[in-house]
Parts: sequence; structure tokens; C-alpha cells
Amino acid sequence: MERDTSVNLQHVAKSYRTRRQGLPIFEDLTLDIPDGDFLAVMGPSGSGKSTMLNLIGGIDRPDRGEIRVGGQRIDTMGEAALARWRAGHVGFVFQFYNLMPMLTAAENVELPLLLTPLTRRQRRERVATVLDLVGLAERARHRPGELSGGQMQRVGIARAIAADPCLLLCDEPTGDLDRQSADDILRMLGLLNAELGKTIVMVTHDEAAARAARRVLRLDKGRFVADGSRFVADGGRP
Ligand SMILES: Nc1ncnc2c1ncn2[C@@H]1O[C@H](COP(=O)(O)OP(=O)(O)OP(=O)(O)O)[C@@H](O)[C@H]1O
Repeated sequence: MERDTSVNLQHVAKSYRTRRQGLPIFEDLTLDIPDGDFLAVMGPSGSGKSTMLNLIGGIDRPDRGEIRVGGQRIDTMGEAALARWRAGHVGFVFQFYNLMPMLTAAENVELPLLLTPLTRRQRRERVATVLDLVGLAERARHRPGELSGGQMQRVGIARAIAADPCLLLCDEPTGDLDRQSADDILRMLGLLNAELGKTIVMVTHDEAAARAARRVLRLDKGRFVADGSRFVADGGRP
């Protein structure tokens, strides 16, 4: 798999159609995230943070503009190609974990691997490896209801990295956790970035979480406002 995971949004426009009218979220959003970055995106509720993650991850499509990951246009891919691309390139981590309650930790982690060509045996090996990586080897057979929030989020991270994606998109990954568990999760994301070279985009409301990132951008009303050490987004330049 190619390792260039730079993310590039060029003049992206996105609006949602409500019953009566369009709701514009972005009118002209441009953003460069270099390969290997750990970017935190902050901003008020409704400013478009999750929408931005969904666009980068190929869950949603822009109305206009171009989105490239690793130099590859994803906004023009067909549905099937996009689903294959997502399965191999992107891991998602959610605020409320999005684990299947009836499945064990190991089965939850195995789920995204069902979309890959790995054999059953390879899948099992991969699951054991990533559960070990997040320190949950002993909990492989536990269901989410038998785990703490921090442990559930570690399962969420194991699931996100199971297919060895180069890009991790995290939507408020510590939003449901106490400080100690949040710090554990942030340390883990930091290691995935520093040691395994994952490019990470993390949406957060938590200033402490944002400090774990290499840089911070703030979205407000669909535009980036200057912040952080390396300000490269020019979509909101005044
Ligand atoms: N599928 C959708 N259909 C219609 N409107 C939507 C849809 N998804 C999001 N929106 C609207 O788009 C705006 C931006 O939503 P988004 O979830 O991206 O914001 P956010 O910055 O992540 O907010 P929060 O911090 O509260 O999660 C909101 O006004 C939301 O109601």
C-alpha cells in the first residue's frame, strides 16, 4: 500500500438539503494535511467538523471542489471503488465507540476485515495483534457491556487500525471519557502517529486533547480561523 497519506481539500463546497432550503456548511474550504500529521480540529457545535471528517473519509461527497488523499481523487470515485478505498485506507474512531453490543471485542475488531481479502486465519491473527497493541488481549472475548468506556474506545481504536489504514479519522474520541481514560486514548493516538506513522485528524472540543496533536485548526461557520503553529488552511483566510 502506498504510504503517502497527505490530505488535500481544494475549494470544497458542501450543503445539506433540508425540506425547505439548502443548509450551506462549506462554501470554499481549502485544507492541506501533510502525510504523518496529527491534526486537531476544534470549533463550535455545528461549524462543520464532522462533515469535514466525513468528506475526507469518503463517507460524504462535496457538491463542488476536489478531495485528494495520497494524491488520489476520492470525490470522483464510484460507490464500490470508494467503499474498497475506505476499507483499505481509512479507520474511523467515534465518540460513542459504535461497537456492536452482541459481538465480542475480537468480533467487533474483525468486522472491517471482512471487507478485505484476508483469510479467516489471517483475520484472527490481525485481531490478536491489534488487541494486544491496545492492551486488551485479555478482554478479547468480552462484550462491550462488560468493558469500561476507556476499554471500549481501545476496542474502537483496534477496530480502526485492524486493516492497517494510513489515515485515522477520530470524531471526539475522548468526548465520553474521564480525564485518565481520555489521556490513555490520546497517548495511544500519539503513538500510532509517532511510531506507526498514521496520519490522524481528530475533531475535539477538549483543549487538553487538542494539545496531544501536532497542530490545531479551528473551524468557525464553515471557515478555518488562524490558530496553531503551522497554519496551512487558506479556506478561511480573511
Ligand atoms: N445529513 C445531514 N442532513 C442535514 N443536515 C446535516 C446533516 N449532517 C449535518 N447536518 C448539519 O450540518 C451542520 C454541521 O454539522 P456537523 O455535524 O458537521 O457539525 P460539528 O461541527 O461536527 O458539530 P458538533 O460539534 O455538534 O458535533 C449542522 O447544522 C448539522 O445540523
